[in-house]
Amino acid sequence: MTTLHQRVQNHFAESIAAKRQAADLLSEAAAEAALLMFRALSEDGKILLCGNGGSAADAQHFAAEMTGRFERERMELAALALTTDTSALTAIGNDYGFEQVFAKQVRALGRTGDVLAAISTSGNSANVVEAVRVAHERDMKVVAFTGKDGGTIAAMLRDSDILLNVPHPRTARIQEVHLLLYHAICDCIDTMLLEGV
Ligand SMILES: O=C(CO)[C@@H](O)[C@H](O)[C@H](O)[C@H](O)COP(=O)(O)O
Ligand SMILES: [Zn+2]
Repeated sequence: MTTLHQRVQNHFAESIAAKRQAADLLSEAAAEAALLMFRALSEDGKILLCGNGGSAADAQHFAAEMTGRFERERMELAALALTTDTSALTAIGNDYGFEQVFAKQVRALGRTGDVLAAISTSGNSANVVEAVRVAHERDMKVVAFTGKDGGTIAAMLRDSDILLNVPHPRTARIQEVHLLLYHAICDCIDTMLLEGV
């Protein structure tokens, strides 16, 4: 029987392997995502983020690093997680259904030139799929953080959007790679802001 210690070590080994694979597969797309977000922020746009469960936490984590800071002091950056307003989430969920909780906020707050960061490890959460649909309706670009085969979200992206798909079967591993990706994106945005690279 695998001991608990071995189980923990297996988690580390699997996570390291998933990150190694992602470094080859996704570094270029992550740099492009940083550039796309930097350009939007430079032109007075904002980043809206959405996701469920662990990905809701990721949406909030990334937004906090934009409005507060990542590692270096710099100006505040406009980002908002659509997962935090319990009045909006309960009213929209109750009145229109849970699929609409992000989409209606995107329709209300999203403008052309803004970016939607859509986070879903399956790529199939209906409320995130709807948010992407409305972002397109609003002429917003989308950076999709997905996993497995990318699901419905990967299939609906436009050429001007960016897909960061982690082709791993396990949700936890996908989330861990998403975290690394958006920290790298934060660093790239800071570098462009502070060093003009
Ligand atoms: O964090 C975890 C599992 O690690 C869960 O809370 C997970 O985020 C939830 O089951 C989500 O509802 C999954 O949605 P999605 O990533 O497929 O869009
Ligand atoms: Zn989790």
